[in-house]
Amino acid sequence: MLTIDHVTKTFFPGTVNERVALSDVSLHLDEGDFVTVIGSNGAGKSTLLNIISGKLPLDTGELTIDGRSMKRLKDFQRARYIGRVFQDPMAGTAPDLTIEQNLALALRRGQRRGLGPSLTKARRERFREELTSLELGLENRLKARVGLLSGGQRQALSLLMAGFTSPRILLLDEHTAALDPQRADLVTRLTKSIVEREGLTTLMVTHNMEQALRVGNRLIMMHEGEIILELDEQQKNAMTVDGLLAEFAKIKGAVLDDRAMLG
Ligand SMILES: Nc1ncnc2c1ncn2[C@@H]1O[C@H](COP(=O)(O)OP(=O)(O)OP(=O)(O)O)[C@@H](O)[C@H]1O
Repeated sequence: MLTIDHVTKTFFPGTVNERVALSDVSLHLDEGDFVTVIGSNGAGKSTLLNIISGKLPLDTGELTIDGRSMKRLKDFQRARYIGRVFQDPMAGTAPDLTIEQNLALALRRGQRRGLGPSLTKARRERFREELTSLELGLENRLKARVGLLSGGQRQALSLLMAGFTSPRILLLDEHTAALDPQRADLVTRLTKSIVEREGLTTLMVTHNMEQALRVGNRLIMMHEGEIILELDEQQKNAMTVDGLLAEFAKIKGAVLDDRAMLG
């Protein structure tokens, strides 16, 4: 359903600042695949997500979703294909709107035309049910301003909202990195359950190798603009953090500084 075919992206080509962010990257995701993406700093992970979302144009190669080329579609034109949750908990929700207003907006984004749902009784009931599944007590705070919520609560809400729009692809960009370990754990669990419930095809960038092994059915490791390791479900299930570090050392002939990857 998502195919990335020989994609390259270079920043400031031909200058002293030239950075090859993606060097001949190819990747295919089937419907329902959940791929975790790890790699050292500057490996090209965010660039990969930015190319898929249309935030950045690619230089060469092809990118298709459901067989349709995305190359000429701008990010706003791709919006109905893509859901994205960023590292910054403030990025995915509108702080001055209430929880229910944010959720109503997300529902509307998922629709093709028209003004979409107003806050009917049935709608509020659905919001309450969905919020209950987060186990954060937000179902009793529909009229609270989102700006009052904690970072973890806002990320949980962002995830729920991304799921509402039924995107063809969900992009998670280190979405638990800014949270304390307990909240990160909670949001990781929610990610798993929302992705499973909605059957979302997902790419998740993380610096946390343990998390990368715990969720998803496939894993890729990037380094200096290339995918240097791909694990299928079976290989991933059998892999450990030490095993990943050893693989990196084997492939690159170098010992990886754990912290570079663990963030
Ligand atoms: N907008 C930009 N302008 C110039 N160079 C960029 C830009 N975005 C990324 N780069 C460069 O491209 C390379 C890949 O960066 P990218 O942010 O994709 O890596 P990353 O794997 O997400 O890293 P990190 O884990 O540190 O976030 C780096 O060398 C980076 O400096």
